[in-house]
Amino acid sequence: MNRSTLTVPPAGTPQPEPHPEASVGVPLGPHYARCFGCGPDHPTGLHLEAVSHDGLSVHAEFTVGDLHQGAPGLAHGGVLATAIDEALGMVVWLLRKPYVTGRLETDYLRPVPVGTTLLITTRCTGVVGRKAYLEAEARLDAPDGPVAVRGAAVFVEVPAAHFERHGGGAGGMVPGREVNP
Ligand SMILES: CCCCCCCC/C=C\CCCCCCCC(=O)SCCNC(=O)CCNC(=O)[C@H](O)C(C)(C)COP(=O)(O)OP(=O)(O)OC[C@H]1O[C@@H](n2cnc3c(N)ncnc32)[C@H](O)[C@@H]1OP(=O)(O)O
Repeated sequence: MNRSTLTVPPAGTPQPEPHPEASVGVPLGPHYARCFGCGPDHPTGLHLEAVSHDGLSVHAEFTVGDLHQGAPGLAHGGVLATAIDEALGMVVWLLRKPYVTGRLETDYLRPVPVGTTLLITTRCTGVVGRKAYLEAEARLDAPDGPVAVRGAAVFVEVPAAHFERHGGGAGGMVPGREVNP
């Protein structure tokens, strides 16, 4: 992957530690029922489902459908970036602090046909101050299938008030916007 230095933890960054209350071995569920990436109530969303086995990485699945096309029969690159972004967001969700994507890098290695199930693995490679460094790869149809997309990101920790200030409400304060109800 063509990595910028911005998404690589500085030399000497210690291995991150999982949060003691991270959800492990069970479906992570959506962080918000109407989220475009993971929300079951979103009519055209990606409906990503995921599990973590160690509290620092996530295995997510996303099946590419008709609504996700760019070129005929092929997934749109922006949709694939969204799926990666969401699966990265699930990793920082395990850290049990609010984060947002600051920077997201994607390399597209293979076309992804409609009907493909992408197996997306994301992991946290380090936490420095408010920044969490993350990596992703998406494979075609099987855990050992060919890699179609790689990603890397910096997520930035924000106060919970970020979502209320900029989104108009969270945590059930605005009807239809409950977070983890
Ligand atoms: C009542 C309960 C409420 C709970 C609510 C929880 C609900 C939500 C739950 C879970 C959400 C998960 C959702 C998953 C969905 C997938 C994730 C998304 O798509 S998120 C949407 C897209 N992203 C944005 O909308 C960010 C927009 N940008 C911003 O808001 C700001 O720019 C922000 C917060 C990223 C940074 O702004 P600053 O002013 O707070 O902080 P500064 O000082 O600029 O940066 C802090 C550090 O981060 C680095 N940084 C910032 N941006 C960077 C970048 N683009 N690349 C690399 N580093 C960056 C800076 O260099 C700085 O580093 P140094 O501490 O100095 O070492």
